[in-house]
This record gives sequence, C-alpha cells and structure tokens, in this order.
Amino acid sequence: MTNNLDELKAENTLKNKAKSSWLTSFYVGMTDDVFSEDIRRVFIINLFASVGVLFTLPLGLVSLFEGKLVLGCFLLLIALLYAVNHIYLRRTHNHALSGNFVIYPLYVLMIYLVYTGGVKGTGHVWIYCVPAVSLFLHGMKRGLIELAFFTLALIVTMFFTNSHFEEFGYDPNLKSRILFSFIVVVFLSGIYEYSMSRFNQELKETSAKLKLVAYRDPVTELLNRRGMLQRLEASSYASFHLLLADVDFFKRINDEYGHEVGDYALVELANLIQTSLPEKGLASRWGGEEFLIAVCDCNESDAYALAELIRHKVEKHEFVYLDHRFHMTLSFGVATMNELTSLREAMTLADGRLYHAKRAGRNQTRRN
Ligand SMILES: Nc1nc2c(ncn2[C@@H]2O[C@H](COP(=O)(O)OP(=O)(O)OP(=O)(O)O)[C@@H](O)[C@H]2O)c(=O)[nH]1
Repeated sequence: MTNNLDELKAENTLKNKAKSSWLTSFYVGMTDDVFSEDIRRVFIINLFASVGVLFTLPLGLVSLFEGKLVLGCFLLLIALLYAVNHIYLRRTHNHALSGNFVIYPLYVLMIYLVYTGGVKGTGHVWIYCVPAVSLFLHGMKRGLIELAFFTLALIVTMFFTNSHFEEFGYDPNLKSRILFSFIVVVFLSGIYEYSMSRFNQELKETSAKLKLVAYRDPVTELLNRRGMLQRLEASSYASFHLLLADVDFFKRINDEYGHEVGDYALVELANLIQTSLPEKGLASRWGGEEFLIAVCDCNESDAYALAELIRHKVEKHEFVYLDHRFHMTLSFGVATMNELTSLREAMTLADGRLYHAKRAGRNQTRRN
C-alpha cells in the first residue's frame, strides 16, 4: 500500500516537471484542464498578443523611422496594449475582456491600414489574420457576426471613401480581389473553427470518460484507490481522519453464495457507508473488500464515532439477494493525518490498527 503511495507521488512530480515553463506562461498557469474552452482562449489570446507585439513593435519603429508618425504611434500603442493585456490576463484570468482588448484594436488597425495603404501600400495584406483571430476568440456565432461587420467596413473603406489606396497605382480589380479572397479566408477559417470546436468537444467527453474509468470503481461506483489518493493529496485540509474498513470473512460470502452475491454485498456496503458520511466525507473502495473513508472538520472522537456508527449499521443490516439472506460485519482501523503525521504514515497506522482489530476478533474499531 505504501509503495503505491510512493509510486503515485513520484508519477505526479514527474508530470509537474514535464510541464514546460513557456507553455505554463501562455496558459497563465491554468493548465489543469487543457481541453476547457476557457483555457484554450487564454492560450490563444496570449499567443496572439505575443506574436502581435513581435510584429507591431518593429513595424511601429520602422514607420516612425520612415516619418509615418500616426501609423508608427498607432502600432506602438497596440504593442503596448498587447503587452499590458498579458499582465492583466495573468492577474485576473478574465479572458473575455482581455480578448476584446486584442480583437477590437485589431479591427480598427486593419481598417486604418487599408484606408491609408500602410507602409508602401502593403497595409491590406495584413487583413487575412483577422478571421482566424476573431473566430478563435469569439466563437462561431459572435465571430461570424463581427466578421460580417468588418467586411462591411472593408467595403465602405475601399469602395466608398477617398482612401489613399488609389495612390499606389494598383490594378482597379485589386479591390474586388482583396474582398473576395478575404471572404474565402473567412469561409475556410469558419470551417476550421467548427471542426476544431467539435474535435475539442469530443476530446473533452473522452477525457471525462477516461477520468471516470481511472478514478472510479466500476462495481461500487465509489472512488477507487487512485481517485482517493488524488483527492487526498490535492486536499487543502492540513488534517483529516482516515477510517480503513475491511469486511470480515468476505471469502465465505463468495464461497457460499457465489461471486455475483459477493459483488452485490460490496455495492450494498458502499451504499451503507456513503449514506452515513458527513458533508465533507469521502469514501473509496481501497482494495478488494477494503474501504477507505476520509473525514475532516471533526476531532478524533468524532471520527471514531463515525466508524462505530457505520460498523453497527452494517452489523444490523440484512443483506438480501434473491432467496439469500445473510449478515456481514466490518473491522476498522482509524488514524489521523496532520502536521505531525503524513498521509503515508497515517495510512500505515490505520492499516496496523485494522490488523489489530482483525487479530482481536473482528467486528470492532481500533484507534490505537
Ligand atoms: N465478489 C467479489 N469478491 C471479491 C472482490 N474483490 C475481492 N474479493 C474477494 O474477497 C475475498 C477476500 O478474502 P480474504 O482476504 O481471505 O479476507 P476475508 O475472507 O474477508 O477474511 P478477513 O479479512 O481475514 O476477515 C477473496 O475471496 C476475494 O476473492 C470483488 O470485486 N468481488
């Protein structure tokens, strides 16, 4: 049992080390569930903002150097906004507002670039990054609505204003080509975003199913040993009590009535335990006919009293399966995990006390 605890701890330490620091930086530390839409958005906002700074900062400096004061200041302002945005996101995790800080200045910058022509008339070449970012950040519905408005703004800017676009001597057909190719990119980005979100949804469902299989016992539906250890190790409580229960002479039930009846008895026991737990109690199937219960926010006497309550409840309960009627009893070992006793030590103590309860005649609770 203690070996298992060590193995699990070692596995967790390795996993934590494997998380690369740059990835954690883009996820702003929220890496628990990488399939969550929120986490995906945080990641994309950070990635986009970083790439944005890398482009707008040098382009802004070049523009200033070439004497394009407004464009240069605009680009530098956006670089600053994106950098501040990362800090804001890191502190608040508010990706909804942060996403707006990324996308709305981007819309304005793109329309401005198309209107002025940007550096040497190349401003329009940047508009193709808009659809992907918009759909990523705001999803299919809102993203497409915003893109429709952006396309409208693009049409108005190119065809109905005195934009500087004409000054660069382009072919008159270029404007309509820009518009059509932009719509094609919107269409392709929409398909990509749709398939990505479906894939992500399926991945989420599969992950939830796998977690259920990995952390739950299929017979009793209680947490299994791995699930219980994970919960205990993740718990913020500095102290809790462990109640380790083992069914007395369980082998006889299997031998006398068959394995199916044995399974039924385990499910019935799990229900009796589960319905006796206080609000913050956790029950698990620790092994074959062993159950581990953890309770907190109570003293040692309360934990002992709970073990005794469950023991009496089980003792009095009549197990009925088809025409089989029988009784069962439990033996308990109780120990406390606190600042002085680690989880591993408390488990060893509970295990030893359970062993003494068995040796002393079974159907009893030992706390020392
Ligand atoms: N039906 C069923 N039996 C199980 C399951 N897991 C373990 N067992 C049985 O549990 C029994 C445990 O037997 P032992 O370890 O000898 O313990 P015991 O008969 O309860 O005796 P004590 O613990 O000494 O009181 C074995 O017969 C296992 O086959 C299960 O999932 N279903």
